[in-house]
Amino acid sequence: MQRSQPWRLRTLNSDPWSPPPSLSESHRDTSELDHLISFARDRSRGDTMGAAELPRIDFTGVDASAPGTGRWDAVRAQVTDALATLGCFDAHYPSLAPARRAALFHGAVRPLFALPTDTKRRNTYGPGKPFHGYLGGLPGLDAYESLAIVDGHRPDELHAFAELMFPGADNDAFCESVHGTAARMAELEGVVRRMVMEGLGVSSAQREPMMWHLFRVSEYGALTGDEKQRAVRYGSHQDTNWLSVVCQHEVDGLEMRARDGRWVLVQPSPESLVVMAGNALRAWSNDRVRAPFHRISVGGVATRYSAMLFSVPAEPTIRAADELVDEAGGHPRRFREYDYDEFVRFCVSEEGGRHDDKLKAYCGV
Ligand SMILES: O=C(O)CCC(=O)C(=O)O
Ligand SMILES: [Fe+2]
Repeated sequence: MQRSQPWRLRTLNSDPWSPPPSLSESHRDTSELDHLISFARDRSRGDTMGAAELPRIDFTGVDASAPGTGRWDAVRAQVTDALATLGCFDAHYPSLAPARRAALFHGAVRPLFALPTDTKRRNTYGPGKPFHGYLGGLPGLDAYESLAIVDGHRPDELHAFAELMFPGADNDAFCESVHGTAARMAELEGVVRRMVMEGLGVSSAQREPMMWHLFRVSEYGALTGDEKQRAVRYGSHQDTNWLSVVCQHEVDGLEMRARDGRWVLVQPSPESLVVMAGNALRAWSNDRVRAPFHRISVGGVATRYSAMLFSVPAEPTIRAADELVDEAGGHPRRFREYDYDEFVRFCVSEEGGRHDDKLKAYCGV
């Protein structure tokens, strides 16, 4: 059901699914806001499981610059299978050494969140892109803050961001700390994106759209003070973008919803990254790839930090790859083509809030 939304924020190149934004001054609409808050607080489903049950895929022997060599084909089969059955997996990516991850969180992420709020608010890409930069002080998202860099895995973008946060300082060490991890997350994203395309048998002539990337870091301040009592801090959702790579550090929180509705807590290890598909990849794959529901729950006294890299289609129209629509072969078209930004607006609208499977509701055939 494609219809125009009353909430008309114009966001070319919208974010992937992001924390509910506080609406900009000119777009304050209380019913919309109420809906966003209840979205953030969704605590409705299932029990948290204690064990990591995600498939673990080892990328040792996969060379991002030499597709098809080494263990590429074997890993590609595992990646395609995991994305088709669950929509996510836990990647062991050896080039992201634990020391690099520690440098990101201790050398860059913690100092960033320690900055005064007014400084963090400078992280904005303008009123037309409300989800791209700093988020904080949002109703329903207590003690949650987030900063985001468009194409933050690229040195130039990173330096511009660092200069905004720490003007006049020598930011080389900071940039190196972020780049060491963000560039490897982007590398992994590129490998997985290519593998799933090949794994589904889509030729290079039918390549997926060009992507841009958003690198986001988040802080979830401790709220419950009780290790056993977890609170859902960021409600159940599917990402709207192509692929998301999530890097957790020391404190867990990411929960994936299994097919039977149970929540599976992903325990962070110093080597692993969680890779998951969003609804844009699901639509392009004609529903062969799943877009998993996930949420963040945190307990205890420790502050949780995470870093995420989202790939987002640069072209506005999302459509299934021709090769993946095959009426006779049991794969009829599942979704009409749609506008990425319009779908993001649908997701945060009251109407969208009534549907669990928002893509199906929006453009399902
Ligand atoms: O903080 C995290 O680990 C993930 C948050 C998330 O799911 C998102 O930003 O879409
Ligand atoms: Fe997400």
